[in-house]
Amino acid sequence: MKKELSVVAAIIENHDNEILCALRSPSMSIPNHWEFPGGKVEEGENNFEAIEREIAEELNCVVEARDFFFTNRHEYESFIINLISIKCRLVSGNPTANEHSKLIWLKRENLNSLKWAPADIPIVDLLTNEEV
Ligand SMILES: Nc1nc2c([nH]c(=O)n2[C@H]2C[C@H](O)[C@@H](COP(=O)(O)OP(=O)(O)OP(=O)(O)O)O2)c(=O)[nH]1
Repeated sequence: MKKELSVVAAIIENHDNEILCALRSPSMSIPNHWEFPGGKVEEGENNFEAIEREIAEELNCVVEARDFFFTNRHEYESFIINLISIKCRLVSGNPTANEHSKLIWLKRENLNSLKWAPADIPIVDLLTNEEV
């Protein structure tokens, strides 16, 4: 049976209504695909705690988890992912790529131009069509 993982992913928006997109590096799993920064939920923490921890570790900045956006269950070849996207507010610091190859801010209408990790596509589609 395939392993099932819970992964939290941050939707962080700046004052120009642009959304932070992160490029997975060649050495990461699902390499060279774009994602919302985040990672696996660890034992004993809730989803909001997990995303705040992952962002501090990965991007050297502080976010506050605000609202659940959408959870997408996706079956990859070797595992099943429950990708929990969470709207987050940037509290302090500037997101910096520690592990990712690149970070960019994109307007909703341009999100579709990137090559996203397959599990992210329904979330990207919802964001693209979201009223701001
Ligand atoms: N963080 C994140 N991971 C995603 C997204 N979409 C997607 O398919 N994934 C996959 C990639 C990985 O297989 C898994 C998350 O693993 P990760 O490597 O980012 O998490 P982590 O920091 O906890 O990992 P690790 O170093 O402990 O192995 O979920 C996404 O939008 N954000």
